[in-house]
Amino acid sequence: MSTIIEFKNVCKEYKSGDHILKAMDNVNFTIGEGEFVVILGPSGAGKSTLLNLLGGLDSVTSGQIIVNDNHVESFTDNQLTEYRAKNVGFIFQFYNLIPNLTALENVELMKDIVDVKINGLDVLNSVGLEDHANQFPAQLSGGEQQRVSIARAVAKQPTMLLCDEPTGALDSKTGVLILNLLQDMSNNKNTTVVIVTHNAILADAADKVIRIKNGQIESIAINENPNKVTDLEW
Ligand SMILES: Nc1ncnc2c1ncn2[C@@H]1O[C@H](COP(=O)(O)OP(=O)(O)OP(=O)(O)O)[C@@H](O)[C@H]1O
Repeated sequence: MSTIIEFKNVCKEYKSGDHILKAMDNVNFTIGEGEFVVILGPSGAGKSTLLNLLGGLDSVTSGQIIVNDNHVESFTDNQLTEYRAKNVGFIFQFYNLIPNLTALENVELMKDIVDVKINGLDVLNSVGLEDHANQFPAQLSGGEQQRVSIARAVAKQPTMLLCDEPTGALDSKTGVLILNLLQDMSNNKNTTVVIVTHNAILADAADKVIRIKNGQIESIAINENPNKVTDLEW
């Protein structure tokens, strides 16, 4: 498996008054193309910071982030915008749907951003929402809105999907449906999937598990035989 992502001595500091908080403290790891990676760690460990740096939403204080041989840490703002648009699908706890577009329109919007051939209804079907295609976000529950945002990220067919607690608002059955979809994207479409979660059970389904604590890598484990998401005991 070829390396697609590399963090080299990455540090991210936040200043508040005289105090400097090291949210990322000399972090090193690699992720292979198509890998299904789970990032675990206690609250405040730096998980979201890691995802934001990787997704080009925030910049490093020092160190290097190399994606597909490109140095993301030295991108200009325009290069970052292009990088995010072409390579990254974000699945966050907040949904960011466009309120005056229907579920289907929110998903099909991706066709205007990247050159992909998708059937929006098929993608909505894969997240169990085919019956809600013509509803507006305000007419959907929180979990349904989250699934539309997941469908939109998947429809983009990005090189990597960055997911921050993607199943936070979902019941366990729907959560398994979504995680299974993400594992399938990794296994069958070679999409690199990075999931930040508090749910340690998911570690058994990951190709790689990165544990972080106090902004530092605690351990990196590789699963030679990851379980299927659907076989985990939830
Ligand atoms: N914009 C910011 N300004 C100052 N401090 C920040 C900022 N963003 C994050 N931090 C701090 O950096 C540390 C890491 O935060 P981060 O959100 O990455 O943690 P996390 O592991 O994702 O936590 P959680 O599981 O609670 O979401 C925390 O101490 C947090 O308070």
